[in-house]
Amino acid sequence: MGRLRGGLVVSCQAPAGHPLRDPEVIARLAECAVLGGAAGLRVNSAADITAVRRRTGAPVIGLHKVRHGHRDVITPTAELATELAAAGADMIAVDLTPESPGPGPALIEHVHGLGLPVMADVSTLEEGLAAWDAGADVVGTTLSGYTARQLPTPPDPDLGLVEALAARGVRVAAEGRYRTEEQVRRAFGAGAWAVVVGGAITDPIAVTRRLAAATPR
Ligand SMILES: CC(=O)N[C@H](C=O)[C@@H](O)[C@H](O)[C@H](O)COP(=O)(O)O
Repeated sequence: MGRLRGGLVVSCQAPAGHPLRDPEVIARLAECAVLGGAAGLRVNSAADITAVRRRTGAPVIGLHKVRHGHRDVITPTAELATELAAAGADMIAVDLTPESPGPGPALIEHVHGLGLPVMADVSTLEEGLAAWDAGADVVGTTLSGYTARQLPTPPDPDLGLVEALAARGVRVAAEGRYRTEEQVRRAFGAGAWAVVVGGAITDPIAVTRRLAAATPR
């Protein structure tokens, strides 16, 4: 876990229907991220983790998204966590918002029982503090802006949540909508332990869309 401290974690994911949705492609994205200096990776599904593991020994935060209600929730069951561990994840991310149908803090215990640390993905300060008190090893701001009552999702990252969690002594991973070097620096300035960046690196559709929006046609 210490290998992630102070580093950039690259989230290598592609949703169903995305042209990059293929474990080997995800593994190649992961390899590019490591060559570019990523301290770690965040990878969805046991199949993708297995493929990534064949290409790099960089630490992997594993998760498994499951559709539930209006969004995907993150690793809602102990069985899924066990599969991620078997595929080679070094840390497991779980959704600790009230929107997840999962068993909440019992999942933390389960993952610890597998011998792995837990990243608790949360959307608010209260959820983050509760997850930390329940034994989460890292709290991610991952879900801020995505729960039903926070929609529509704001365009920028929730640096305020990073700062508030860090100020209370929580080991915090800043995640969600980081797109620029300045935002990454500000997250560390706010006390982040690590910063996770996904789409700004691994989704060429989103990157193209942003730059295309700046053209006059
Ligand atoms: C809300 C949710 O389900 N977030 C997911 C969590 O694993 C991923 O879809 C995001 O890509 C990841 O959090 C990184 O964020 P961004 O791509 O904005 O840098």
